[in-house]
Amino acid sequence: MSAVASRAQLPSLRPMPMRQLQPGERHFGRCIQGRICAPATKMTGVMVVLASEEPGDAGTACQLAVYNMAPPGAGPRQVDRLFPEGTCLAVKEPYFKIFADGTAGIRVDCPSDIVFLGEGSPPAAAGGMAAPDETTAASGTGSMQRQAELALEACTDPETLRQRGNELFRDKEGTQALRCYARWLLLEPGSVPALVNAAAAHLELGHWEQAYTAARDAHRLDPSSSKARYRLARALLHLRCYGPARDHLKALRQQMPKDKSVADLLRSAEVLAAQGSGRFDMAGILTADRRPAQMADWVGPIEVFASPVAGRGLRTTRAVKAGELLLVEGALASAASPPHSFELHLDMSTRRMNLGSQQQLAGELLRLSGASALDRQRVLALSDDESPAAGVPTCAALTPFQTEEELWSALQAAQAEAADSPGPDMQRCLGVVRVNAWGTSGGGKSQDPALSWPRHAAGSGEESAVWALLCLANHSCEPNAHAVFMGGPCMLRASRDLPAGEELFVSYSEDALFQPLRRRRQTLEDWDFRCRCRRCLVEEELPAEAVERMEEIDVDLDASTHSPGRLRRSFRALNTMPPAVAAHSAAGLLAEVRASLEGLEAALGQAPSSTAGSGVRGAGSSEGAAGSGGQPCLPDWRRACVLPAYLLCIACAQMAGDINTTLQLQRACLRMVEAVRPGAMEHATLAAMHAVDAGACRRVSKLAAAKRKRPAQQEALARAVRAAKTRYGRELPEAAAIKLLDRLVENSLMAAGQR
Ligand SMILES: C[S@@+](CC[C@H](N)C(=O)[O-])C[C@H]1O[C@@H](n2cnc3c(N)ncnc32)[C@H](O)[C@@H]1O
Repeated sequence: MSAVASRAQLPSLRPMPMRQLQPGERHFGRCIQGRICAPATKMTGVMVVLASEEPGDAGTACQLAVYNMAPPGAGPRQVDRLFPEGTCLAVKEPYFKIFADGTAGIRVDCPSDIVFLGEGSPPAAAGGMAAPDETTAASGTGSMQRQAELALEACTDPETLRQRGNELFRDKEGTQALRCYARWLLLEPGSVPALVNAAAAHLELGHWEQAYTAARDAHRLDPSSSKARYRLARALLHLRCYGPARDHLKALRQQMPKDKSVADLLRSAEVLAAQGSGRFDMAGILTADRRPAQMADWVGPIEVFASPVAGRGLRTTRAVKAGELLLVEGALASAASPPHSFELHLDMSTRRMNLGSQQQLAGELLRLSGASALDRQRVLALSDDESPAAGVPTCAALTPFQTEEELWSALQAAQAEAADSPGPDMQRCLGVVRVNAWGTSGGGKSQDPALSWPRHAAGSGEESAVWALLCLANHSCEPNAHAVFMGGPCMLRASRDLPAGEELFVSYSEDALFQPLRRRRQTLEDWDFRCRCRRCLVEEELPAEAVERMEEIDVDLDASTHSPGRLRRSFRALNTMPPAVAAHSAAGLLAEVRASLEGLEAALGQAPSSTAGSGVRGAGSSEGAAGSGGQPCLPDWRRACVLPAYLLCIACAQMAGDINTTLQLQRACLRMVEAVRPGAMEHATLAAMHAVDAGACRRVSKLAAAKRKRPAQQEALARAVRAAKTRYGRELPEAAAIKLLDRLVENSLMAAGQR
């Protein structure tokens, strides 16, 4: 793998001819040298073509895919400056591989593996902390350019430096502009204009901490400088210090009442400051047609603790209600992979990330750790698969800052720590991604069928991300909390009423929850751990016959769309028959699936169902509750693995035109999903569909608007609204919950139609 930086010094490595490169091998003890012979292009990494300079290897060229060197969003000019045509370079211990598109080349993950040869200084590695006087990154290597740089370095006229810096800044050459401002500051320490300009360049480059430091210094030196204050406020917003940013902008607004950019920024700062204290207009956010431009992070009644299940976990600090908001957090890093995803598919909701996006995300974490001391702390607080847990961080370390003093002291501490200890390397970042990353959406779909926002990231592949706090939540196959992804930001809500001190569990795989134990374990293998949740431990003890029956049903159905099992194949065949024949056959298939389910119940030694002959249990069963026969009811979550069979029953009953059975089975399904996964998409969808069917209308809103409601309809509507509030927010007004349910049903039906 090339993910580990070569430790060798270039002179100790023996140059090798390109034609001797072996696919799939890292060539230890060797190096490749060549000259860049074509303009570099930005793909996921930067693609560079290197022509060999070795005698005896002339005419040979090789492509290099270089990751973690160009900042995300780098344009062609920046890429060109990093790898100017004609530059000679060496790659230490090259890793030669076959890329996804079938071509071969050298993959470089660690920028330090590239050594620029000859005149000009090499670009700095992505890991360097970019302080104003250190910003030599991305310098050009062409000799004219180098001469111009040398001239600037020798320049002793602040005015020349100011003008040149401003020109470069206007040309979007932030890094170069910073060199001028840094030199200017050397000549005139404490110059407010130089600090203010440096802050602007840092903001352009996304160096929030450096921008904050420069703007803060400028503001302290000259509190009347509106530019200093404006840039300070912008940096504070990025550093999640919302209240103080708003206060600076308010003061600025008084100073400059007609300035539109101040007014606009103040408006968003006010929203963020309110959100930062837990006041989210969730109804407005979720039912809007557009994703919010930015959302504040907010940490609710939760804390990090040493979990008895695994490493660190999250728990409640007070009793909370189902649907209560616990956390809103923006992704620490996210990546969108190209659509031609290949290799490992595993994910929180449907599948996880492919190898390409794992590497991209790890690269982003590495870059962040280099650019920001605070982010570096957040990356280091996450576990990787080598070292299980890096201590128990306090929520405070990961929480937005309420005051500037808090931010300043956290920043000082983080910078001191960064100076004293090595940051994460690519290997560690890959480990962090493997343990913590979640897919947020896939295949160009919106992240949640009830949210009609377009996807947020560029490209049409899947998206995955890492969160600092959310990723400390452990998994359970009987979760009590759920995450709703809103593009980058994500909200965590309680799925049930919970007492103070209860560990919060989310489910890393929604599919797994409705699978029998063995298959569930296989699904979770993608996450590389053996689940020790209560449900898995209890299911390990089930009678062998029951386990066998569950697995039989699972095999008969086989949830995978690629290889439907016998029962599902029979169902599909119904669609090719004339309607009357299909209805008749559907009734037969329904009887067959029910018989399987009844066999399972019998195997589990439970009382027969209260709903005659359907194999469906009486309402509201929970562990220890009495069933209709006076015997204890089987907990719904223990039967949840047969949910796919119930769904097939529902489809058959619908096709057979048996409305009563359809509703009866839907109710049973809903109970099962409520037991296993309140707050899951299925929960809200089923509740909504049940409501729609009970009202015999196409929309939940129609049922709600109907004047005369029968008790069954009212109950169905109430259930649906409760489910929507559990998933999307107990604080939502009914009208907003119903709007979300309508979208959910519509989009779910559309998705089902496309399958
Ligand atoms: C996203 S992290 C969760 C936070 C983790 N406990 C920590 O201390 O960093 C996922 C890792 O936690 C552990 N884990 C989470 N849920 C678990 C469970 N139900 N049983 C066993 N291990 C679990 C596994 O090691 C998994 O790879």
